[in-house]
Amino acid sequence: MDHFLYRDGTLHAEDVPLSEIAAAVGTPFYCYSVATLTRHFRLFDEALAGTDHLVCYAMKANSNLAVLKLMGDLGAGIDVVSGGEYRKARAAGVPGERIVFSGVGKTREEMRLALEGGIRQFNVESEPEMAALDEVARSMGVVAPIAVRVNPDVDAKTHEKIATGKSENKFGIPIARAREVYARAAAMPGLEVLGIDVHIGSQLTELAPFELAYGKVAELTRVLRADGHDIRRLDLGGGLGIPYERSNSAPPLPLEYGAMIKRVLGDLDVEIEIEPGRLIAGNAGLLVSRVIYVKEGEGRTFLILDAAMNDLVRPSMYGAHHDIVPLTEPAAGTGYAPHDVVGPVCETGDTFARARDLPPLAEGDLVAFRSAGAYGAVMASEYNTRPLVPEVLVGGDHFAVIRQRPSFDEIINRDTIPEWL
Ligand SMILES: Cc1ncc(COP(=O)(O)O)c(C=O)c1O
Ligand SMILES: N[C@@H](CCCC[NH3+])C(=O)O
Repeated sequence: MDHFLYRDGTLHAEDVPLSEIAAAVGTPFYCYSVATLTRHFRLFDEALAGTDHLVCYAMKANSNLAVLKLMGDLGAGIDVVSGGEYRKARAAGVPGERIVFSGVGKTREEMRLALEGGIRQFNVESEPEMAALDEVARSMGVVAPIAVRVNPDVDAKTHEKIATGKSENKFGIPIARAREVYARAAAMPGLEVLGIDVHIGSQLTELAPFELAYGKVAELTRVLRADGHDIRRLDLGGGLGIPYERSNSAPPLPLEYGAMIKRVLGDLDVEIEIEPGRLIAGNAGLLVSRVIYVKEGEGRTFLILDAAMNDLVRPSMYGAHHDIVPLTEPAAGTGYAPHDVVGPVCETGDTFARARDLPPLAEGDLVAFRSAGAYGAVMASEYNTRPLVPEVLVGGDHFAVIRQRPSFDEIINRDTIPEWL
């Protein structure tokens, strides 16, 4: 459930008509709902009720400072994957002891940054990374808390570009080598081994792959404990999918996911972390855009919008589906017709949907892409020198611009022409 509903014939974000925001900030823009973000965080938190747990929001999904502040205030931890994300999480007020640092390519500089500022744990993904972290920690006279990310070789049954738990993927250490790697880690004085980490992919729509991976992690916990390691924390990653098409059979709910975790971990006395991103932010956001032209092509109608692949890349990158709805609610009995929905960028790949059934739309009309709160604004670029679009946060009957559209002067002045040219 989200908080974007038609009321009085027009689409609202909570209590604010989206057309009012469009008039104030121009189009395109991203819009997020405080109520939906809050609800989604709580669904996970409540799904793990009765366990010692921390829901670490994967900020790569949506890293706006205001969203991070909201998550931090709700008590979330944050999963970061770069020094930039670490700095942003701290700037939003999230304490270091609630930040976990994931990623296959942490640099020594990023390790130093997190060790200086405070960190809950590093999720270490390789032996060279382990050696580097040991060296950095010792040079600073501190000990780095770590979990080792294991690759369980499980098919996540998702898009191949976002599956991470198969042996051919770059992530984690092969689970079969875990005992040897943990023994090495335990011998490094700069490291404190406290847990195991796993993350098998994103937009998973079934529980079975999670269950398989978590079962392997539970088993490994017993083995490593028997080897003498104090495994007291399991980071189970993120990845629970969302319904992008309202007609689809819905993916499992956080409550079912939490129940599965409790069942699989059974009586293991262990602290649980999860790292959901998409499910918290995805359906908490829309991208609002205006129709520039309706163009009749050969046997098809093109709806040319002012949003493009640089603003929302998921359709052209993964062939992803986003529901597209008009801001003005179609009257009952309105006829729908197929449209190819495209942006102004000079690539045929700048296509959001082909032959999508939509009600009649005209120049100047507003439409919204649903489910755009995760991996939307964060993956945007300024390709074709199109400014990054504003982000707006709605809470009840008020809204605020939480990221401004840059001016063309700002964009132009970011480049410099060398004197010698
Ligand atoms: C390590 C890690 N944790 C968490 C996530 C968040 O995944 P999702 O947004 O699918 O919940 C990702 C992205 O897949 C990830 O790579
Ligand atoms: N960017 C991807 C998800 C990547 C998940 C990263 N761990 C998407 O839009 O679906």
